[in-house]
Amino acid sequence: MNAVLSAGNLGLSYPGRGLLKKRSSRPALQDVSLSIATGGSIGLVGGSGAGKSTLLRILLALEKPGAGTVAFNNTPVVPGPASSLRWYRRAVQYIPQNPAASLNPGMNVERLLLEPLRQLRIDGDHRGMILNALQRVDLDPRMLGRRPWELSGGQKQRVAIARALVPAPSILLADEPVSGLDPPLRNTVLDLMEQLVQQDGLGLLFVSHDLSAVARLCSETMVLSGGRIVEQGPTAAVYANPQTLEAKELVTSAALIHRFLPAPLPAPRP
Ligand SMILES: Nc1ncnc2c1ncn2[C@@H]1O[C@H](COP(=O)(O)OP(=O)(O)OP(=O)(O)O)[C@@H](O)[C@H]1O
Repeated sequence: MNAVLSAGNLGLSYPGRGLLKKRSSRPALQDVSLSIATGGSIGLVGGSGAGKSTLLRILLALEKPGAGTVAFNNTPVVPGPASSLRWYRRAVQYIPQNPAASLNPGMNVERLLLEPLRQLRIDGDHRGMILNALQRVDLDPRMLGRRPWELSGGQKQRVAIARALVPAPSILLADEPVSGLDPPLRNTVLDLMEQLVQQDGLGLLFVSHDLSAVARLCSETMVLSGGRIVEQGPTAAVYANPQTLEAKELVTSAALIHRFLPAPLPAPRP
């Protein structure tokens, strides 16, 4: 089924501190609108303090916007008690930065994957749902009895992504999921996400400083600066011909980083 997560004219100002509280309050987000549909992928890029995390918190219904609305399939999404948001958490899942680090070391893989089903009160064949999520991230069911420390880095990342997939969401919100990962792990996560969008038809909002990851995964890119969307469009067009200073700076710094990265080693001879 097609699903759409949409945000309209979002705004939020955090209160300032001290005596000049009111005067020093600064907008973290202004007039931000976006729409993420199943099968689509949007990269959200922006420098530090641009408002990316604030936007994600609002989209996850963890923070109430000062202005604007969030809706899923036209149903308003409003922060509130966990019980009022279960329907939304089933549909829209979150992949945090370094997802493997968020795995509870006291739980084995089966328990880790069962937890979201219990918390979201999802009935049915839990074992089947868990096996299906494992299969989607290409993990062997023999891993179910293992705890996080008995897994490789790549397997942990896969479990963490399977945990987001087990409630069968239609949209994923990912917050810098590849930052700080070494190149093989980064590729593992990017391959998986690519497959989830292109083969499984999930919708993806991919927040990242890593423009090459965004170029690989996202058909559309939005540039956030000072809480506003200053540029948006097909990723290739934004990268090839950035129109704003902010987008130009991001593209130039990404190009510089890539120029200084060592060239990949040649493949070993068979
Ligand atoms: N809880 C808060 N209280 C006050 N100001 C905040 C709070 N959270 C964020 N801000 C401010 O809001 C603005 C946007 O912050 P946000 O964390 O959304 O940016 P970001 O793009 O995610 O940055 P980064 O890439 O560094 O994580 C910044 O100016 C930040 O200082």
